[in-house]
Amino acid sequence: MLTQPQIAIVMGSQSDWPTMRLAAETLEALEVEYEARIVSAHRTPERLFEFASNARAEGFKVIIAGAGGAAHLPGMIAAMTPLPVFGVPVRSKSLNGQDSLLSIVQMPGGIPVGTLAIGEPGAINAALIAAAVLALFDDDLADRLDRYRARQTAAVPLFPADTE
Ligand SMILES: Nc1c(C(=O)O)ncn1[C@@H]1O[C@H](COP(=O)(O)O)[C@@H](O)[C@H]1O
Repeated sequence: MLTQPQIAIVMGSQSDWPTMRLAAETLEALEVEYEARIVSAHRTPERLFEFASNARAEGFKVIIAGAGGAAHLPGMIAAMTPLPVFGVPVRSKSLNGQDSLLSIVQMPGGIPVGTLAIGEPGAINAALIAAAVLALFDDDLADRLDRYRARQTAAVPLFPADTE
């Protein structure tokens, strides 16, 4: 039986997918369903309105939004939904993601976006924090998150290897 994913991964452009794919892969590793969509506040404003204003009614619980440059997407989604929104600043060509970070992080008080790190670590952590929200009400997922961390811990060697 197909179930409605509780996490939406949205991004401003196809060009964000190599970064946002890390969020998708992290959710797959945790066996959490997601739906990925391209939505742009600038280029597809009607799609943005449609998505953000219906996200809760569609059954989503958490939204991960990645965008680069003038990254208004996460904040605009947050303006139109009460769901928690986690923003991923995608690395930009001109300013290396500093512009994306500042566009996402500096929200006015009252409309929150939980902002992650620039680029791939941010995409991975957005998935982990979104899964952690769902795990508050899902003990099996909480166990899978524990096992994810245990695997990560076990993979760190005690002694550095010669890389030359
Ligand atoms: N920041 C936004 C928004 C938005 O915030 O709505 N829509 C697209 N973009 C960003 O433009 C960058 C370049 O996009 P292209 O590679 O398509 O030119 C992408 O990182 C995208 O997230």
